[in-house]
Order: sequence, then C-alpha cells, then structure tokens
Amino acid sequence: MAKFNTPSLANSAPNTETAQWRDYLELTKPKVVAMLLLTAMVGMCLAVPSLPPAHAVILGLLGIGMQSAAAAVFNHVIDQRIDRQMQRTIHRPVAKGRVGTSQALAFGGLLMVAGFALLWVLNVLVAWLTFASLIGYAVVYTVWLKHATPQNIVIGGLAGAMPPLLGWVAVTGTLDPHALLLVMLIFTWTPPHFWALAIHREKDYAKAGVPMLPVTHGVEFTKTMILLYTLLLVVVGLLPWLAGMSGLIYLFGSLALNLGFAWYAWQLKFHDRKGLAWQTFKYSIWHVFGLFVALLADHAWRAIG
Ligand code: HEM
Ligand SMILES: CC(C)=CCC/C(C)=C/CC/C(C)=C/COP(=O)(O)OP(=O)(O)O
Repeated sequence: MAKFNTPSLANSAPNTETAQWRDYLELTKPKVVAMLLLTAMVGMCLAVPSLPPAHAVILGLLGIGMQSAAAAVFNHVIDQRIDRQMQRTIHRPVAKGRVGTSQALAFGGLLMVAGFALLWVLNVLVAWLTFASLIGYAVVYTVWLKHATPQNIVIGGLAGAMPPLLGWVAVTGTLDPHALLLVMLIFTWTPPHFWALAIHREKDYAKAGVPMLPVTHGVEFTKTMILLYTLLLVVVGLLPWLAGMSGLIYLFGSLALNLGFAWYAWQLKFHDRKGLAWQTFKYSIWHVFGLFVALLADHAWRAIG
C-alpha cells in the first residue's frame, strides 16, 4: 500500500517574490468561482416564477462568491506543500511564496466574514448553509478527505454542488426539493469532471502522494467509473423535466450535452488516444456551463410564454 501525504503547513517556501494583485485574484480560483456563481444565479431564477428581487441577487451573488473565494484561498494555504510537488500547481502564489501564509489567511478570513455578513442580511439559512459549504470544501475535503480516500472528490463534491441551492435559499429563505435536483446534477457531474483531469495528471498526484482514483485503482478502472457516472448523469439530467421544474428546451439541451459527455467517456474507455482525457475535462467545463444556460433559457421561455 502506497504511503499518502497528509496536509501540513510546515516547510513553507521562502518569500522571495513580491505579491501582486493578480496573485490574490489567482488565490480565489476566479474561473471556478465564476462558474459556481452562474449555477447560483440559475438557482435564484428558478426559485421564483418571474424575476428574483434585485437585492437578493446582488447580495446573494456577492456573499456566495466571497465565501467560495475564501474557501479557495484556504485551499491554497492548506495545499501549499502538495502544490509545490505538482507541475500543474507549482507556480501558485502561496506555493511559490509570493503570498505568505498569514497574508493569505487574512485575505481569506476577510472574504469569509464579509461574505457571511452579506448573506446574513438576506437570511440566516443561506448564511449558515454557505458557511457549511465553505467548511465542507476548505476543511472536510482539503484537510481530510483528499488524503483519506479515493472517494474524496465524490463526497467532497457536495460542497461545489451546493451553489444552486444556496442561490435558491438566498431568494426564498426556505429549502425546496427542486433545488436538490440542481445539486444532484453537479454532484453527478463532478466525478467525471475531475477524474478526466486526474487521469491526465496521474503522475502529478502519484508524486504528491494524493490518493486520487487513477493512482489507487488504476487508469482503466477510473475510465469505467467516468463512463458509469456520465450514464448516471443522463438519467439524473431527466429529473428536472420529469419533476415538472423544466420544459422541453432544457430536456433536449441536457440530453444533447449529457449524451455528448457519455460519448467522450465511451471514447476514453474504448478508443483512447493522446490528449483525450484532457479534452474530456475541457468538455466537462463547457458541459456544465451549457447545462445551466439551458435551465435558464428554458425558465425564461416558460416565464414569458
Ligand atoms: C470536489 C469537486 C471538484 C474538484 C475536485 C474539481 C477539480 C478541478 C481541478 C483540479 C481543476 C484545475 C484544472 C487545471 O488546473 O487546469 C478544475 C478546474 C475547473 N473546475 Fe473543477 N472541480 C470540482 C468542482 C467544480 C465545480 C462544482 C465547478 C463549477 C460548477 C467546477 C468548475 C471548474 C472550472 C470552470 C475549471 C477551469 C478553471 C480554469 O481554467 O482556471 N469545478 N477543477
Ligand atoms: C461556499 C462554497 C460554495 C464553497 C465551495 C468552493 C469551491 C471553490 C469549490 C470548487 C471545488 C474545487 C475547485 C475543487 C478542486 O480542489 P482541489 O484542491 O482538488 O484542486 P486543486 O489541486 O486545483 O487545488
């Protein structure tokens, strides 16, 4: 059994370069947070028959965005040692020492408190649920799950899947089963999204001693899991339509996107070629974007129709 690393802040890199504002922006994982905010906004729009109130949209997106960004900053601090061991992450601001651990913690702390306060103004439920997601990603996933089990990203994926529900609660102040269907979509999407990348970067994870599925169970098994999850996604993708939450625009949009993802996964499993795992990962990002745009377009069409 291989020995896997546990996180530690020891062995910090010397602070040899000066931090720039771009380094602080990078710490927040801006593209990931932008996608999380799109899913949150779709949750807000689907929560009400017409347009959600402007103050809930503005405060909600700011608060969810700041808390997500804070979680990403804490992830950089906690992961700095493994980030230094992987080609993909070696140049990150904390790993390289351009931003010190205390500066990053202060920056993350500020975002966390400000984000929590903004959401608290909206309603207590959204403030606590968003904070729980932050803890889920920054502490439960990054500190513990990531190093404990190859199911790390399946369980930890719940935090990243929460924003549509958070957006929904920001607007209504209550939990609704329809919002859980949106969470299920991202929850099922996350394993093929990440494992495609993990196959492409398998050596990085092996070197850093992180027990990702391709490292612990091999690439072939991981490809089978990717295929199974994309097939499951085809089924889960039908639920918003079956539940009457979304109409035909969503149904056909999601079927096309989900079958496209399953096709990539099939190729990866049975007709792999150089670079296909990376292409599958890239597809997953356009896929989740398209899926939530389809939900939004469908909702808008039904609202004006
Ligand atoms: C536990 C759950 C997740 C894991 C482990 C994960 C993992 C990753 C990793 C490692 C990357 C970096 C790839 C690179 O360096 O090029 C990435 C990129 C990305 N992920 Fe995820 N992800 C998760 C959830 C999500 C969610 C929920 C979303 C949004 C709905 C998302 C959206 C993105 C986007 C947009 C990128 C591209 C970022 C860029 O190009 O800078 N991810 N993901
Ligand atoms: C409040 C709230 C909704 C919190 C969720 C925040 C958040 C940024 C979720 C995205 C998940 C993600 C990018 C995981 C990758 O982490 P990784 O450490 O495996 O990847 P890395 O090696 O690229 O850092």
